[in-house]
Amino acid sequence: MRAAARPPGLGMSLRAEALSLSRDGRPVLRDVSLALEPGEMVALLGANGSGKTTLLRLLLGLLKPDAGRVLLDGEPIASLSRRQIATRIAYVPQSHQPTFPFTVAEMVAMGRAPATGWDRRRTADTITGEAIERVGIAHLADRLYTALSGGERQSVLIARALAQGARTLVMDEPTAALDLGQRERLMTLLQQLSADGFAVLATTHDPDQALRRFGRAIALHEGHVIADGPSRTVIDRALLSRCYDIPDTVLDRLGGAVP
Ligand SMILES: Nc1ncnc2c1ncn2[C@@H]1O[C@H](COP(=O)(O)OP(=O)(O)OP(=O)(O)O)[C@@H](O)[C@H]1O
Repeated sequence: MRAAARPPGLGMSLRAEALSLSRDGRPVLRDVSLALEPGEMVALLGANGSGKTTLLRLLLGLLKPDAGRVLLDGEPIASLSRRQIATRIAYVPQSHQPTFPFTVAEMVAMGRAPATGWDRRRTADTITGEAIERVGIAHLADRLYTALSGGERQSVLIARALAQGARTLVMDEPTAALDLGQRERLMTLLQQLSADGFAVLATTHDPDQALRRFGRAIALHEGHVIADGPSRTVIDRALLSRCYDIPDTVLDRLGGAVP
């Protein structure tokens, strides 16, 4: 899905060119190329161990490839500082438990650190407030992050990413720990952000969700991209069978939206 009209310069494009990486002498990713444009919402599918998290870490500049490169708006990510990267791409991990009991407003304000340095008073600044409003968590602002549910925490992490100023969100299994209602609300929020020109790349183990909610899907199999295109075109039984090594007879019994 692409934004119809976007002010110039707001979106960031992220491009991976022929990435390969071995770990402990074993190839984990092989010749992986992809491009993520503003306004796109992309699901990254693949079996356990197929290399999804490793790919996200390469895209964020947290790991260095053995071969290939990552470009952020045309600039090699290897030439950018962590602070420069953080104002363009935000990583939204699966909901996590922080060590210290910060309030929700403080957690979101931490997103301002790459731009302004860490300062608790940022809880009152406009950008932090806008991020909290955008994600619809104003009612949680004074609550302790540690006392929230998994879904509420996920929303706080997204607000923190928005406060960071990042227009590209990279998410690792964002709905894995969420109940059906929270999952659907999170997906609606991501679709709204993508319609506003944000780029979203999220791993998921749910092909039905990828089909219903993501405009595009990329499938990894043993560290290699085996499909990349509109979800409705690329997600089918043949892909699932190959990705997850499921025989046709078992797929028949699973049902779901996949054709
Ligand atoms: N720090 C590491 N050192 C060595 N090998 C690693 C390391 N991290 C991951 N691997 C290996 O790289 C491969 C890909 O792992 P990765 O975590 O990227 O898979 P994934 O697709 O995200 O899996 P999952 O769906 O289970 O989260 C696996 O074989 C894993 O054992």
